Amino acid sequence: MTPVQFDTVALIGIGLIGSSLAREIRHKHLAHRIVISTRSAETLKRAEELGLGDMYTLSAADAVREADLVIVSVPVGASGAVAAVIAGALKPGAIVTDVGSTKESVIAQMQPHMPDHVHFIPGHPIAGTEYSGPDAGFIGLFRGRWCILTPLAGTDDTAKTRLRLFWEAVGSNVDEMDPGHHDKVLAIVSHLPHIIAYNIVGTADDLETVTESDVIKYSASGFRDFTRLAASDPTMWRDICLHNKTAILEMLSRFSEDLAYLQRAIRWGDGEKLFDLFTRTRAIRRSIVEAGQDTAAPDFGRHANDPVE
Ligand SMILES: NC(=O)C1=CN([C@@H]2O[C@H](COP(=O)(O)OP(=O)(O)OC[C@H]3O[C@@H](n4cnc5c(N)ncnc54)[C@H](O)[C@@H]3O)[C@@H](O)[C@H]2O)C=CC1
Ligand SMILES: O=C(O)C(=O)Cc1ccc(O)cc1
Repeated sequence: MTPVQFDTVALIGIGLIGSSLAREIRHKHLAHRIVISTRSAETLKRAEELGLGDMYTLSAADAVREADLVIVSVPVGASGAVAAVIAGALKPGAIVTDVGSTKESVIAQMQPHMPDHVHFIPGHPIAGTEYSGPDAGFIGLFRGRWCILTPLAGTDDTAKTRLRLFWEAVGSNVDEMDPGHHDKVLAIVSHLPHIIAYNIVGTADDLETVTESDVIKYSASGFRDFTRLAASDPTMWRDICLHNKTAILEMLSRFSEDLAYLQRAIRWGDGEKLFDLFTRTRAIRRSIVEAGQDTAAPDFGRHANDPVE
């Protein structure tokens, strides 16, 4: 059994990620006490019904008062507001981290509020699904997935090691990265695919010559894969687009150029160009499968509370 690592963990935000962490912390006995706080009374009530924590409060400041680990799991656009509210209540020596999908913006929003007596270490688990809310979380979400930490210069090594061990205890492999590099990498591997999915599903929906029933009836697995991504939480993805604007626009402009190249090859019947590209991309998929990274959202049919062994 993994030893208890923290006395009190405060989870601010209890959606897919926060509630998966709550379930893991309980399952792996990583803390003596889990305190849960979120913005809406309804979500907090649901977290209590699910038995995700030991204490529940609408006040994020009250939630963090005794905590030696604080994990902020809210849409990235809300990070600054949460940091401002908890700042004055943080316990000396506490580790404050987040799980946000963008890092430069979260750091810019949170760091100015962080008192000198805490260790602020931003993080991002590369694990998720298209579902959201406290019912969506499950044990096993982070297993075999990467968690990227983007520590600031001068971060205390002991605090960093404690956070790394925490993520390893929930099954993740941990890497460290510069926040700017993180945002560029994630723009291409995560943010663009979602934006493309939102776009293609929107285009299909707009087509006047194809009715909605045709789209549903004949949707082949390729289109279905896009609809899964396009079902992701609108607030979360609006915030990611607004908060990783530069990197996303840079990748989108590269993407548009490459799409124009593909369009041109199709127009001029250049089969060789098409074949070469499709051969190159197939090799990438095969190396991802070989590396065991092909199950981004494992088994969606699973019930939220079913333990995964
Ligand atoms: N869903 C996914 O696949 C992944 C999400 N992330 C990141 O994790 C964070 C949380 O995402 P999810 O858990 O999926 O979202 P979610 O929508 O399931 O949950 C968000 C939670 O934050 C709460 N919240 C919103 N605004 C708040 C505020 N101002 N103060 C306090 N609580 C507030 C909501 O009530 C809810 O409990 C986001 O930053 C997202 O970018 C990271 C990896 C994967
Ligand atoms: O559902 C999927 O396929 C995902 O890609 C989940 C996801 C969404 C956002 C992240 O920052 C990390 C992972």
